[in-house]
Amino acid sequence: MRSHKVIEIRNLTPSTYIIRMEKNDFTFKTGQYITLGFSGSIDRREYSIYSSENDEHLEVLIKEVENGLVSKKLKRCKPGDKLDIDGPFGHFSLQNDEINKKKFLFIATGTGISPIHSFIATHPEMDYRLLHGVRKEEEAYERDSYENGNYILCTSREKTGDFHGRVTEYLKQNPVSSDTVCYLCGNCHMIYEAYDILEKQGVQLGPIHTEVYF
Ligand SMILES: Cc1cc2nc3c(=O)[nH]c(=O)nc-3n(C[C@H](O)[C@H](O)[C@H](O)COP(=O)(O)OP(=O)(O)OC[C@H]3O[C@@H](n4cnc5c(N)ncnc54)[C@H](O)[C@@H]3O)c2cc1C
Repeated sequence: MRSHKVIEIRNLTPSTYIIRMEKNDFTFKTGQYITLGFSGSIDRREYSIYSSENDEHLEVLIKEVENGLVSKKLKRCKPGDKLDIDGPFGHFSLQNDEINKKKFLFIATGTGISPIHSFIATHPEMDYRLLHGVRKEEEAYERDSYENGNYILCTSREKTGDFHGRVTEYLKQNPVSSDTVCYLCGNCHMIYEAYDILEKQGVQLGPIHTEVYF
C-alpha cells in the first residue's frame, strides 16, 4: 500500500469530482483500477484510473453515491491530504497489437467513462467511437477531451444530448460492423443488454471487454 498526496479536486457536477494525486513511482496499465481511501482508514473502494499512463499525476473520477460511505468522504478531501492506494488491479486493458490496427467502440455509462478516458488519453491516435450513456447533459464529463464527432452523448432524461435515449437504443438504431473491438464499462444492466445487441449484430464475442462496476 502506498500513500499519495492530494494535489487538487476538480468538481465536474454537484456530485461528481476528479481527485488529482501525486503519482510518485506508481505505474499501471491503462484501464486498470486502484483501491482508494484516506490514509489510516480501513474503508476503501475501487476506482478506475482516469489519467493516462504517461501523465505525471494520477487521477480518479468519482460520483458521490447517495448514502455512500467512501465516495462522500473522499469528496471532502483537500490538497495536501494523504490517500492510501492499493493496486493496480484488473484486466480491462487494450491489446498492444490491436491499438493502431483496429476500429474500437467504447460504450460507457456514467463514471464508467473513466477507464475509457485513460485509454484515449494514453493512445490519442486510436480509431474509436465513444458512446456515453447518462441521464443529463451535465454528466458529459470533460467531453472536450475527445475528438469532435468521436464522442456521442446519449441522454435518457433530457433531449440535450447527441441522442435522446439509452446507449442500447442507439446501438439498435446504429448497428456496429462485425470487425469492431468493443469495450463496455458501467452498470451491469447496460452491459448485459449491450452484449446481447452486439452478439445479434454479429460482433465476435471474443473482443468484447467488460468491466462491471457494482
Ligand atoms: C472495478 C471497479 C471500478 C470502479 N470504478 C469507479 C469509478 O471510476 N468511479 C466511481 O465513481 N465509482 C467506481 N466504482 C464504484 C466504487 O467502487 C464504489 O462502489 C462507489 O464509490 C460507492 O462507494 P461508497 O462507499 O460511497 O458507497 P457504499 O457505502 O459502499 O454503498 C452505499 C449504497 O450505495 C449503493 N451503491 C454502491 N455503489 C454504487 C454506485 N456506483 N452507484 C449507485 N449506487 C451504488 C450500495 O448498494 C449501497 O446501497 C468502481 C467499482 C468497481 C468494482
